[in-house]
Amino acid sequence: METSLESPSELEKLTLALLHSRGEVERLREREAIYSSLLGSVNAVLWAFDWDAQRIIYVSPAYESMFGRSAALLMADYNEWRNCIYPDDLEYAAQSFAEVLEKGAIEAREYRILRADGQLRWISDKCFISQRGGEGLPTIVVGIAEDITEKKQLEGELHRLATTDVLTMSSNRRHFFECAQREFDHSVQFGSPLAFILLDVDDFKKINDNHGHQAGDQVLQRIAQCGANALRRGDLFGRIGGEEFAALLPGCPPDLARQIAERLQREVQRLGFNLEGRSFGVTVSQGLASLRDDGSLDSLYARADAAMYQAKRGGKNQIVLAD
Ligand SMILES: Nc1nc2c(ncn2[C@@H]2O[C@H](COP(=O)(O)OP(=O)(O)OP(=O)(O)O)[C@@H](O)[C@H]2O)c(=O)[nH]1
Repeated sequence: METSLESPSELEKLTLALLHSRGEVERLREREAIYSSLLGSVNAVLWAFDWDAQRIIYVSPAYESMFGRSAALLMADYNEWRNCIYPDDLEYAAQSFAEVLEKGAIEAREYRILRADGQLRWISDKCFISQRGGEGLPTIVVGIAEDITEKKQLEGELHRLATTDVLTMSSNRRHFFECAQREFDHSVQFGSPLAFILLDVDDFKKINDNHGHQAGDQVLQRIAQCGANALRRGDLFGRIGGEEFAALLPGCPPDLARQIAERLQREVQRLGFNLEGRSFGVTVSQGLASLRDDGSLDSLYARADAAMYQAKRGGKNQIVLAD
């Protein structure tokens, strides 16, 4: 049978279609190889979850290295994922995950996991609705989980630097007053006792002049240690000026506050310094104010400050209780 140039035969059409689909298959294969290598190289786990069946339907290869667990087990049972979440964070992780149904996307979601080898890691796990369920279709949630442990450590370090006095490792002035304000508001709201101690090193200029600035620094460090020893858990302690420290004692009635200030006074009196063969001691003056009808933290602080100056005027090395 003859075929015209204008109208290809059925065989030719079939051959062309076959060649075309072979090319398509080849292109798909190449694309899949690129996606696989991308998924293998990114340091993040991509996942897809069938909400109705409560089943993970896809997890990218990084899961095994990031979580230190088997992807096959996870695909078989979603509880594998839940089980690796650090117990204190489980409720938050489950609750924030459920919120995706309502909000469509949850981008700020961070929790800790315990890898199979026992390592604790921080995970950022963003999730998005990829397909809304209905008319026979399941609801599909997709997500991206990244290991942010190093970022968290860095944030912790930055927070420590921003809130700590480098010389004495106690809270710096800004951080002390920020925390003190929270405690003050709490005490006023619940009518619970609160005490403020202001402590100033006596004749510190002489210590610097007689023994050198480094000796002065050592004195400040040791006084900060006395503060840590004398105070209770939950008390705040900070260096709020050159040679001035403050303590805030939440829930502490006046009598107990006085005992704590006396313990601190004794701790400081017991300190002994020996530098280049010369030994010396140090004393402090303290002002102690217990919360009364102070309308603000500033007012409580001012009463402790006035008491401290009274202690200085009264001969130093003593505690004065505010009126
Ligand atoms: N070594 C050291 N000295 C400091 C630091 N910050 C402040 N000072 C010194 O602390 C001294 C404080 O002196 P004054 O304010 O006169 O107080 P004082 O000598 O303790 O006198 P009184 O408070 O009346 O007992 C000054 O000499 C400051 O230079 C510090 O970080 N290290």
